[in-house]
Amino acid sequence: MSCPDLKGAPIHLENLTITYQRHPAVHHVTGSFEAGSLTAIIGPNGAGKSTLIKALTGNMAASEGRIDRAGMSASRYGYLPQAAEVDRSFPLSVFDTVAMGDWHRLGVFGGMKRQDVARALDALDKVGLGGFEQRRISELSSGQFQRVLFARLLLQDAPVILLDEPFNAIDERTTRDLLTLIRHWHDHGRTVIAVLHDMSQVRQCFPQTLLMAREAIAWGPTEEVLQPHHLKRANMMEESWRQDAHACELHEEQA
Ligand SMILES: Nc1ncnc2c1ncn2[C@@H]1O[C@H](COP(=O)(O)OP(=O)(O)OP(=O)(O)O)[C@@H](O)[C@H]1O
Repeated sequence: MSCPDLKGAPIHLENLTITYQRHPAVHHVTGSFEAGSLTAIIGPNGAGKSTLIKALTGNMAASEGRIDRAGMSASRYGYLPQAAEVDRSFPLSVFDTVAMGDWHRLGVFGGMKRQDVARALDALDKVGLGGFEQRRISELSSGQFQRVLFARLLLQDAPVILLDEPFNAIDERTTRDLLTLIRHWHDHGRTVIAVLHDMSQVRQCFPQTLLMAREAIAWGPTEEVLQPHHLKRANMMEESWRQDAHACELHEEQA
């Protein structure tokens, strides 16, 4: 599969806190995703994983601390949201959905030339959906639609790729194919970050892991992060969360 080497950018989080109505979902997280790294973000439900991904895309502002993207705009990042967040009722074809991955290169009003169309068709071929280009996205199965979103990411050719639960409700074969694409991005130097729940996938395919339970419980090589004492601590923190927890007193907690 051809894919030009493109150096991924590093991302540094400095004391990052993100809140909803002053309640922290991500709390004082500091650490780095190195350029070209492949990282799984794991943690219990409500741990702040999706919130962190949204902050990395630039869609949520930090309440405290910062994200240093090493001079790269978040608009250059490729992003695959959770399937439930994507509205498929819009009457778009598979081809148009994939072609959107090229808008940063072509511009909003830029027409597609023959070679641009060929690139979009090639991306569809690579995810096993050659021949589906005229289908409406509302007529696809979940797995087929996930493949379309991966094709869009292929076309976008982003140096940093953020995936939020990319294999949720996806069959084994599709998961295997999409994991191959992720490995391919990693082999070609992209920075790839994926929210995952399947620990065997994390162990097998992701060299780095960030374990979250609102705070970063552990962040580093996967086998070190997945130590039982870290996982236990993440689960204990989850159990201690209360819906009526006090709003975040950021400055006091920093002391
Ligand atoms: N739009 C919102 N408004 C208010 N609170 C929110 C909102 N979105 C998420 N939260 C809260 O922020 C916390 C973190 O949510 P987030 O979706 O980031 O968790 P997650 O780790 O991705 O969970 P899951 O594994 O269940 O997808 C949760 O307590 C959640 O209830």
